[in-house]
Amino acid sequence: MSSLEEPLGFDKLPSMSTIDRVQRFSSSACRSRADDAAMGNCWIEGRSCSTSNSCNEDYEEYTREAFPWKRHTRDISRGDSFNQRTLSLGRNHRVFGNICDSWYLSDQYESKCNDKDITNKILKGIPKFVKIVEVGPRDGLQNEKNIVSASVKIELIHRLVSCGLSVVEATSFVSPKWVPQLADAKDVMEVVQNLEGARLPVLTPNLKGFEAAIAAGAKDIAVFASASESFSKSNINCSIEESLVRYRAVTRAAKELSIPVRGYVSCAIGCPVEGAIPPSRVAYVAKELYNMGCFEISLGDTIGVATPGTVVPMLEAVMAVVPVEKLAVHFHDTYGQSLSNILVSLQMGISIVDSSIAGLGGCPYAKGASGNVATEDVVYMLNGLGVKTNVDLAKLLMAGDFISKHLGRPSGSKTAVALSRVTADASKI
Ligand SMILES: CC(C)(COP(=O)([O-])OP(=O)([O-])OC[C@H]1O[C@@H](n2cnc3c(N)ncnc32)[C@H](O)[C@@H]1OP(=O)([O-])[O-])[C@@H](O)C(=O)NCCC(=O)NCCSC(=O)C[C@@](C)(O)CC(=O)[O-]
Repeated sequence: MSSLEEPLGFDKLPSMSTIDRVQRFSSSACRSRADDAAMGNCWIEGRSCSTSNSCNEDYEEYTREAFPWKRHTRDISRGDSFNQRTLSLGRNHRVFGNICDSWYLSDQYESKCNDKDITNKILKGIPKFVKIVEVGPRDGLQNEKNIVSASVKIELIHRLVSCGLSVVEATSFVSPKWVPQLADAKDVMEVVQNLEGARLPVLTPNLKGFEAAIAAGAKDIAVFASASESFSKSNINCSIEESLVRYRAVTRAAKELSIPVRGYVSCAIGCPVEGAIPPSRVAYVAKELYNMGCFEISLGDTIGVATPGTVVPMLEAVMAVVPVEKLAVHFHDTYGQSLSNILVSLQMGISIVDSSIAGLGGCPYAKGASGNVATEDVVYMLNGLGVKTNVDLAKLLMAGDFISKHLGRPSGSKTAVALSRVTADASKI
């Protein structure tokens, strides 16, 4: 099988029994078809109604009577310029302000669904707070054709921290021959090391990388193993077992300095060479990393082939050996499945999600893999679910705009693109 052409289906996995446990729900009981139509006209197609007062009324009536979520009142003048720009458009454009503020930017929702059973079934397992691990400066920029300067990376890290992100993966202390894009790791780390408000982990593939990271001021590190032998070889030039031996040495050294170590398991669903990866193998590597002292294990769908159907059995296998609160999910969006994969992961109790600003990313050793799920899209979805993140979406949009402009291409975030269209249309009025 060409790993990027076919989805990894149930038939390609070792155990199908867990799939029955995936509950399928419909939210149709919470709103009528007419309401769906109203949503289509007034919400999804925000462009066409952004100047319409009648649409504004429809929208208000719609939110009041039909839609099961209700916004808490909140201070809309928090001082971020994105909000101010959208809201300064005047009374006639109130719907635009409403849409941007209540639907896109707010993190304050309350369920008003009449059928509490359905709401409970759908949202029961979802945590109230999700920690987002921003990987843009590292995973996002490690695969760029044109090398991004250290000063831009530093500015990006500053902007991301100011969004409220509590973890921003800053760079990697890997061989510059293997990943020239991050050859400036020392220059970046030396400047950002004392930034307040966030932890700034860096990837280290061996003791040499660990020592260089510490010398540059890193206070958090991450090690990265793979569940695929082939990928381990192409990514870090050793077998899975050899990598675990190296990482035991790194975690031992880190422990002596009280440095927290995060562990990654890449190819947790599929490998570009081997195809489907058995959940048991992912669980084995995750458990080894956990046992050697990694405080958190991130399960990476490195090439972005996961669907909820493959995520569930993988997570179930890993959750049997590592506590769920220690697990993070890390999805690349090659097939546009990331948000559904994250949703099903949350329903299984995961409360840590990796993502990358503007959907940047890709692994140099995983051909065809696309960017990570965009942080803006994850925050937008979590806001809609009423899950707290403490991340300011308006500021994220500006950070995404900054790096996208620098790279000279549109953002990979659907949320950012949709909102920039709304803003552009509104500014013509
Ligand atoms: C692991 C190695 C170093 C082995 O590479 P190697 O060639 O086998 O290493 P070596 O020990 O034979 O050393 C070769 C040269 O590299 C140097 N070297 C050795 N170590 C370091 C170091 N730490 N920092 C700087 N230099 C280093 C070493 O000093 C030597 O230099 P020379 O004598 O030739 O001048 C190499 O394969 C490597 O750097 N690989 C990293 C590749 C990488 O960063 N890939 C992307 C990571 S993304 C990922 O894994 C997935 C993830 C985490 O994002 C999750 C997901 O998306 O799913």
